[in-house]
Amino acid sequence: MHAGCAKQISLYGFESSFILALRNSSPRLAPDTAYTSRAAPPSRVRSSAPTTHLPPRPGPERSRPHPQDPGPPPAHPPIPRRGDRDLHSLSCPHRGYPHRAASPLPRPFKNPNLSHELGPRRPPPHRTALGTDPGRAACRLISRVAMWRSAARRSSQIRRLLSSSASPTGPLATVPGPCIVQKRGNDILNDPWYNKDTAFPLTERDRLGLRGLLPPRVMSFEQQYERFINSYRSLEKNTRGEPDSIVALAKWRILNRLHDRNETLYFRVLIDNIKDFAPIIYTPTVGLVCENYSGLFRRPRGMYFTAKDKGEMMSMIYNWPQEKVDMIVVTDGSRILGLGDLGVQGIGIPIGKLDLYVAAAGINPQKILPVMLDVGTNNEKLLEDNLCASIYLDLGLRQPRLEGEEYMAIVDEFMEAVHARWPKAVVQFEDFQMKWAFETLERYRNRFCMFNDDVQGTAGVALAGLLGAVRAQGRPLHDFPNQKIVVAGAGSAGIGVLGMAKQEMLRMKSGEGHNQFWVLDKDGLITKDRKDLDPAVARFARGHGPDEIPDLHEGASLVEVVRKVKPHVLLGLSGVGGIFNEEVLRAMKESDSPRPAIFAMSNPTTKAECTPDDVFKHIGENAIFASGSPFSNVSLGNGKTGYANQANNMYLFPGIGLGALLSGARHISDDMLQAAAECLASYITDDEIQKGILFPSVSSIRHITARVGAAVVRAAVAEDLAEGYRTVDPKDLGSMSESQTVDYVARNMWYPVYSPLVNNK
Ligand SMILES: NC(=O)c1ccc[n+]([C@@H]2O[C@H](COP(=O)([O-])OP(=O)(O)OC[C@H]3O[C@@H](n4cnc5c(N)ncnc54)[C@H](O)[C@@H]3O)[C@@H](O)[C@H]2O)c1
Ligand SMILES: O=C(O)C[C@H](O)C(=O)O
Repeated sequence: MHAGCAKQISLYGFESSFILALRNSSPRLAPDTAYTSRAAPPSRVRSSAPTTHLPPRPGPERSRPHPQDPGPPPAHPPIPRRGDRDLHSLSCPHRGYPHRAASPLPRPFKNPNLSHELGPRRPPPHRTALGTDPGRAACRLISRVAMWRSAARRSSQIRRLLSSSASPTGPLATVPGPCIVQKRGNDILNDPWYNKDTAFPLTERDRLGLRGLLPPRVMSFEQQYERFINSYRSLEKNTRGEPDSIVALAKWRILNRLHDRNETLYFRVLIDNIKDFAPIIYTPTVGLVCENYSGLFRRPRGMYFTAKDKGEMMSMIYNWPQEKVDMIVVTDGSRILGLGDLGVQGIGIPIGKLDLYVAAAGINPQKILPVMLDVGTNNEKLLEDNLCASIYLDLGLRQPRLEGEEYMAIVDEFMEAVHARWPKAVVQFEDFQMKWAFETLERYRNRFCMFNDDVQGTAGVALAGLLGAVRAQGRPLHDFPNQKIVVAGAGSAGIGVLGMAKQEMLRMKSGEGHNQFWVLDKDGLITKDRKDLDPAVARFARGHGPDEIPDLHEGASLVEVVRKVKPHVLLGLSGVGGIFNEEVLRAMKESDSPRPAIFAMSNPTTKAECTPDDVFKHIGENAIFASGSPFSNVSLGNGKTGYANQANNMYLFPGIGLGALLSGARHISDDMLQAAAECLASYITDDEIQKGILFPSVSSIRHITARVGAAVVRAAVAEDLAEGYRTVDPKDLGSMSESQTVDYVARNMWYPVYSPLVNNK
């Protein structure tokens, strides 16, 4: 039995013994009626719809604005009416795209005090060419810096407003509209989209044939919410002292069970507790879930297209039960986090990313589709899995990965099939090994509305962090092109970051500039002496000119490079845990900056290049730290804190996808991505930057995403790539001010509340 199998057994051993002991705290097993607490519900929970109200009449009456609605800005989409094409979701405003009153970001964006606008983005002809007129480029740089400052000021104003007067979970000002359901009885209880468990009011139980199928007591949404949180907290208590992986998987299970049973409650607890739950449904726990996916598998989620489905995908895509899909995350499982090729088990990544799309971007969960392209695996352990088949079966194709044209034919067919059925769906490529990440991006980026999160999302997040580091180091932003940056990792993520950072430097320097990067891969420093260099990497290889640091030879080690370069920033996207060791960090202490910045961006936690404790211990309290997976802040004594920022693409991909969707972008351009990165960077105030805070708290991810989404919409409009969304045409989008665009994006974000179910069967 190989080591992988042994690990599986110990984890499932826990399933059968320890988890069983916890079952009493599981919502599934605790009888609904056993809940007796009448404690006040958490204030952050909105009250659910009053069940005694009649559902509003469909038709023209429903399109009347709510009395408290100050009225839409020009070009807001009309409130949907029955008979509209996408009837199902439109007839459930809160389940589909909500009324203004259910908006997660109500009114503050209309505050008259916020008169200062970011101003329009520069028109495209002046943006792109590197060799533009220097005078114009200098003006652009000055206006860009001014824009940064004003954007940062404006962000903090908006954030203050959001936190003081406009909690996204503030009280509902209206009764949710009805949701048309074509099912009755048990079929409703077994459908997590409609199921409300014990919260079905008596009138609804009568209407839907549920009478007698549920225990008699009707619970409120708040009681269900509180009961779930109590179960979760008792699980935390009961697992104290257990190994981290066991606890993490137990937490994932309890959330996953809720997800399987009641999506409304699941997404509400996720949104309200995103800081606690993101590390469970996303990195780092999702890595563990993928490694153990076959053993954890209970019911399918998403679609699987395999090498054996060639020629069938165009019809298979119609097996997906939902009529409309807006957002797809697809992987081929070939590079799952820093864990390598996990084959079909990588499906956990699209599922986790799409959960974040719902929680952060308010994408309707009925309109998401996680996809696994199973073209085989080169992971020997998975291929040999039959050795311990009696305990654990890999669920994927048992064959080596397709290569070359055979591989590309599968991806091509998938993309054609998806867009034949849902031409406006946005497709996010995730965790493809480097060669396919770049090749698919180049192949599809001008044909479909798609992006590669590892290359482009990561680049944007890193750029926002790198710009934050310049500010934290007390230098003007236009000094960015002089930053010396050492990057460990020349894969899809590392090269993506280098590309975007170089683009930004060139923009600031009007197309001129030195190579400010020293890039290493598993064989050390990459120079022009390296044989068979990938062209994407060759752009960053060091040469032999007078600008070069003497004695830095091909293949030089990380510590050697750091000692000689004395970089301002050390950035890791290597997928190798711990390579920023004590020696390397001590060398960083000699950096040319008094505030050296360390970005240990590899995931999951075990693959982080170093920890914040290492950084503050070996470099000192002036260091700046960011990591891909979450770490706790470090107490530095004297009441000081060393901030552990999380530099993860989750800050950007939801806004990129949402902005692309709501603008109806034909494709996703570099300018749209740049706008997203700049928006994120401007979110942080100078005060925060001085403390070493480079990224906002994950708790504000919905606010951030609304702003990033709006920035993407505006960039798409500026580049004439926007085709509009539903009844909002490109002209309407173009006429919106910045705050109106944020408002438009926010009002189109789905928010989970129970709506009255109406059966028309
Ligand atoms: N924080 C984020 O948002 C984020 C986003 C994307 C990827 N990542 C993480 O980045 C890591 C890399 O992802 P990728 O897609 O680029 O993978 P990849 O496999 O394409 O690239 C890994 C690169 O690291 C190099 N490398 C290996 N060992 C090294 C060493 N000892 N020193 C220096 N370089 C070394 C490899 O040669 C390769 O160039 C993964 O752990 C992934 O989880 C993080
Ligand atoms: O999944 C993440 O947490 C970020 C990134 O996409 C990665 O591959 O590590």
